[in-house]
Amino acid sequence: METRDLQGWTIVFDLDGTLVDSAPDLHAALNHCLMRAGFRPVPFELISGMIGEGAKAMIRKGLAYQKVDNADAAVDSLWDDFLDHYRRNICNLSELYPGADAALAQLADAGAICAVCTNKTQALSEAVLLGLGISHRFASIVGADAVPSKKPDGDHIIQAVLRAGGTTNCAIMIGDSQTDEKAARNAGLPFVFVPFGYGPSPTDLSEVSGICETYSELPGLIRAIIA
Ligand SMILES: O=C(O)COP(=O)(O)O
Ligand SMILES: [Mg+2]
Repeated sequence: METRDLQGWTIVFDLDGTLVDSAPDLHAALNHCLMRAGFRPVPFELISGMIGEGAKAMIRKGLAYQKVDNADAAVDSLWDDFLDHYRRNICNLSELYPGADAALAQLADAGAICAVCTNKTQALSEAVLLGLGISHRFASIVGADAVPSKKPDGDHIIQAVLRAGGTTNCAIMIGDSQTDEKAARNAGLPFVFVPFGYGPSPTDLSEVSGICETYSELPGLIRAIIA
């Protein structure tokens, strides 16, 4: 029989590179707006290093790659083209990481509340999760523009926990990057690193609370952390 041993716990997930392999669609939208503005496309192998601080930061990095002066001003001129393409193609190639949906179902069966804390915008986050059929799994989805200060600010994660109805002394953050690790530390939460995402990896892996190589390990890893 199922036990509800995770009752009262809130599990907060990063989105890009943690729940969803969104790099192919982000890459297509980035190159669409770059090329429409007369710039060169960015090779796919560079895109993972450009994701994690929000789409504007990704566009800025795509411009810096080709040594554009005054990249900040150029980002704003590319933004509408990026949004238009990304919104229309948001789940073309993006996929949940293997086992993510089953792990979310198991966590819910065990009584945990799940939440999303992402540096994507609110509207794009909701669209991706809806498109992939998992938005109902989350009691809160908190995008970068839904808080005064995004990750690595710890308050972004705290807001995701509180808006999900949880408490920060019974919460864990799952993420793929140093931004997530720092945000978890700033919020005072244990951090589980997923190495299959975009990184960059925490500089000292011995300091993270857990490493989740594949989603089938996650419920057990969480139980070990809170035991
Ligand atoms: O889209 C991004 O750059 C960031 O997204 P993440 O915080 O979900 O990793
Ligand atoms: Mg991420």
